[in-house]
Amino acid sequence: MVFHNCSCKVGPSLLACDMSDMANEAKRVVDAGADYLHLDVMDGHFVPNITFGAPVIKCLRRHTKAFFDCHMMVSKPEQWVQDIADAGGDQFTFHFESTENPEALIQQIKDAGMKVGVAVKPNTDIKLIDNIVDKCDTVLIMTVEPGFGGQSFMPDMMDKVEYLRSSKPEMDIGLDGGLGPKTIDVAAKAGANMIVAGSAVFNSDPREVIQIIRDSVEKYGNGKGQTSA
Ligand SMILES: O=C(CO)[C@@H](O)[C@H](O)COP(=O)(O)O
Repeated sequence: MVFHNCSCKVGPSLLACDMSDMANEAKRVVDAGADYLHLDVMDGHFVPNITFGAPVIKCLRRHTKAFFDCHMMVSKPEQWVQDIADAGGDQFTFHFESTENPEALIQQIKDAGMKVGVAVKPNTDIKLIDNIVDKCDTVLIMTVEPGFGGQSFMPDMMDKVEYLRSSKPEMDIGLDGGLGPKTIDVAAKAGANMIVAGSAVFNSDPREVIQIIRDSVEKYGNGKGQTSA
């Protein structure tokens, strides 16, 4: 177990909320202690599902000041950078697999005034992002195949977290997919500190679940929850 210097950040994924009432659902989880909101943008091409894009994010922005991490599961991320920035996105998390020129995309995102996240699918070797990771604010390691909520957590992905964490004690390392009270300890011990959770938060008591996640990351991840003997 390697301790890191990052605070725990819990980002409920609105994919699991009642999307007909997204503004109130966002408020519900922010009031319950969420640190940010994870917005899953899917285009039906990069992943076999369609959700929403900049127009919906723009409407949601009128109802909350929460940090928006826009997880872009789209084939042409370059096409949407300015629209997401204009809609109120704070972070643009692109998939490494979705672009031929990650360096140019990272610069485009920064020029648009957003933070940069890079996401990797389960079958992507984490070493492939070695030469861009320092240009990004966060890495998002997928612990399910992107496209749908409610799937089972893939513990094998913890090798990727440990690999990154061993050289990056200050970096926000996120996990996405199947996270909740049953899986958070494994994730926290590996060194993840940004936790995306959809079903676990929205299908239960959000405050309680967010607190369980935070306690685990603080106990196993940054040592803040450790009591001295
Ligand atoms: O990006 C995705 C799915 O592609 C995730 O954000 C899921 O929405 C997480 O949902 P749960 O696994 O927590 O239900």
